Amino acid sequence: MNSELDNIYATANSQVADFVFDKKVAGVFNDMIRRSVPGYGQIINTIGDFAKSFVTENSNIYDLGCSLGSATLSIRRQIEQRNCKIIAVDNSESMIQRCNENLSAYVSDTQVELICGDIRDIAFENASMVVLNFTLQFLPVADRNALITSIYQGLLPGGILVLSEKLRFEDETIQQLLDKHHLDFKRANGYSELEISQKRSALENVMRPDTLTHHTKRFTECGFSHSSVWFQCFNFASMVAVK
Ligand SMILES: C[S@@+](CC[C@H](N)C(=O)[O-])C[C@H]1O[C@@H](n2cnc3c(N)ncnc32)[C@H](O)[C@@H]1O
Ligand SMILES: O=C(O)C(=O)C[C@]1(C(=O)O)C=C[C@@H](O)C=C1
Repeated sequence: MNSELDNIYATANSQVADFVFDKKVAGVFNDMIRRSVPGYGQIINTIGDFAKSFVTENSNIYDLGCSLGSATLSIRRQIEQRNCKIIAVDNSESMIQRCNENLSAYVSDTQVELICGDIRDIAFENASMVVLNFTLQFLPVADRNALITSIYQGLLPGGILVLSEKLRFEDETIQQLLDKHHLDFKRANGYSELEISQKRSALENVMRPDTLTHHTKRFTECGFSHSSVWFQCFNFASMVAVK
């Protein structure tokens, strides 16, 4: 996947603007997310593995907040089930444009419908798999239950939701410990203290992580009777919920 090096926060700004998924971010996003989220590559590959075992023929797969299409590409690489459609949605025009280019670079029998729109407006139907890979944390907290409920209702029996998120911890000692190790991961990937602190300010009002307890409670409240974390590295986790 084509990506420039992320140096968006490398020069000092007197006022750091709120983080947006604009053209500049879309251009460096592959590099940004790999250097910022521990385990991202493994999560993307495993989403493809889950698709292989959970997707059923003649069903829909939703990739919500698809960005450059990494999860969609992983799913498309892995599934052999016939007559499936992937519906990939993002409300950033720049992401959708680049995603379209990335998808066009590979041939596949699985149709992908790319939608530039809000994931809160999607009517889910006939779904065997839904992916929310680091997207729910950007929705207003008040809108999260309605989205997960609507996903649950659109899933077929036995269908799977994969939800990856940055986590927040009630226990301040654990919060600080995992946060420190996440920042060390960013440093080891070449981000400077300035880049780390400016990005942190940019994300402050935009990304609101929930605790694991909150995610688990939400799954139950929205109808899911089976859910678990399948991956965690520091303060980043990926969960599965099965209908
Ligand atoms: C961290 S990125 C997701 C990464 C991507 N899923 C992946 O695996 O590479 C979050 C994405 O969600 C999109 N997004 C945020 N809120 C959205 C909304 N309400 N509707 C649609 N897309 C949204 C952003 O534009 C951004 O591309
Ligand atoms: O928490 C951070 O420091 C991050 O950079 C995380 C995160 C994410 O989880 O989506 C935030 C914004 C970018 O999309 C890439 C990574």
